[in-house]
Amino acid sequence: MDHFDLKNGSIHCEEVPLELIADEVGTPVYVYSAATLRRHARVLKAALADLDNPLIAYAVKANPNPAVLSVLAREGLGADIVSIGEYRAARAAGIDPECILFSGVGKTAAEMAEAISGGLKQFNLESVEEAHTLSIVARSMDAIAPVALRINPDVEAGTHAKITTGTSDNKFGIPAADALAAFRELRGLPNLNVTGITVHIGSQLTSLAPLQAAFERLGAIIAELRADGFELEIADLGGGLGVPYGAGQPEPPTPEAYGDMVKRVTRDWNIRLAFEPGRLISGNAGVLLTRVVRVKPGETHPWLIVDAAMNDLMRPALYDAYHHVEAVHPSGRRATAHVVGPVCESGDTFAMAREMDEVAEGDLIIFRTAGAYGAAMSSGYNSRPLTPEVLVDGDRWALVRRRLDLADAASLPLPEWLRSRD
Ligand SMILES: Cc1ncc(COP(=O)(O)O)c(C=O)c1O
Ligand SMILES: N[C@@H](CCCC[NH3+])C(=O)O
Repeated sequence: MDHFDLKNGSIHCEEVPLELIADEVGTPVYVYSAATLRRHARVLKAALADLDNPLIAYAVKANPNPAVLSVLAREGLGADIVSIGEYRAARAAGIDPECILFSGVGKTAAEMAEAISGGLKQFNLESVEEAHTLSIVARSMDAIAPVALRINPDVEAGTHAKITTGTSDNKFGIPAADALAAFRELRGLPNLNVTGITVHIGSQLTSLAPLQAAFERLGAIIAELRADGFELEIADLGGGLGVPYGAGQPEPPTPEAYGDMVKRVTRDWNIRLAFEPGRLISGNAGVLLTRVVRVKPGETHPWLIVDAAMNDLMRPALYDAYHHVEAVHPSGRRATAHVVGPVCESGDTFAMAREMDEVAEGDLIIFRTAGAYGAAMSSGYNSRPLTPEVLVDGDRWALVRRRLDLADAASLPLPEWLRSRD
């Protein structure tokens, strides 16, 4: 249940009619359900409940909206972050630094220093070279940095190539065969405390088999490291579990099935487990609400031109991703249309030849499952403002990020030499 349901003939988010939000905030606008965020956090916590003190670190990159982070912080979730901006957002939302994992292949020395002084659970390192930099930074601060090393298990995740992260063609982690040598090198570096190991093979995974293969590989490496004297405290199993995007799309395994598989595979590991779910928590907690600007006749089907575009929701243009389309006031009639935005690229296409609710100029529609990697990936392309965001909680709602015109926000007065014409 995602709390975006038909009530009295129109789609509501929890108790609030989407039409009301469109009228007051304008479109396009992202709308998030606090109840759905809480429900997803609780379902995952329940699926992992038999584990000993699991750390669930929400992948902030999926949706870093401060209101979303605040709801999740209150559910007791930690944060998996990949930049100092995400670190600050997580801390500002009240997330305990002891529940923050710092991932990413390109952490800078400045980012490392700020995270060390602010506090965190561990750095998830992606290379031995990165460990050398962190060691120098920690030493200069007279601090000890807790670190885990990310293993690349070379497992095909069966998802879109651009969001696969665990094969030897990807930039992430170190090859499994090099793990022991890499851990030994880390052990020799000053001011690092080697506490963990991590793996993450990709996003929107719809089968458990590649995850299980990756975890089994990790288990073998943990045994090898322990035999070599490493005392590991944390095995971080990453994120990646897919969500249902709707009709005809592959159905992902349930969190319960995922939890059962994890418990089976890690039964004898005797280690604290961490998880980095992003999409699973926020994906189906949000929709993109947009209005039909114009209906233009087409050769095969009409072009439905909406006021959202690829800059607001990039996933269809970038990954050919499917987002379910629905009218906010469905008439009951169905039609087939191409749904596109106003941006000057043919890639600005949300759906081709989609059978959907029949709509006309001025009508509101939603793209579902837009709560993860929607607003987070938006841009100001075509001098379009960044999309506003609204959080609904029961019958209350609030604008939690205003529409932002990047041209206004970032522009500076022209330099004198450019103003004088000759
Ligand atoms: C290191 C890491 N952890 C967690 C995630 C979150 O992934 P997802 O949103 O698929 O759960 C990602 C993104 O793929 C990631 O790169
Ligand atoms: N941005 C991707 C997911 C990437 C996950 C980050 N490693 C998407 O929209 O599906």
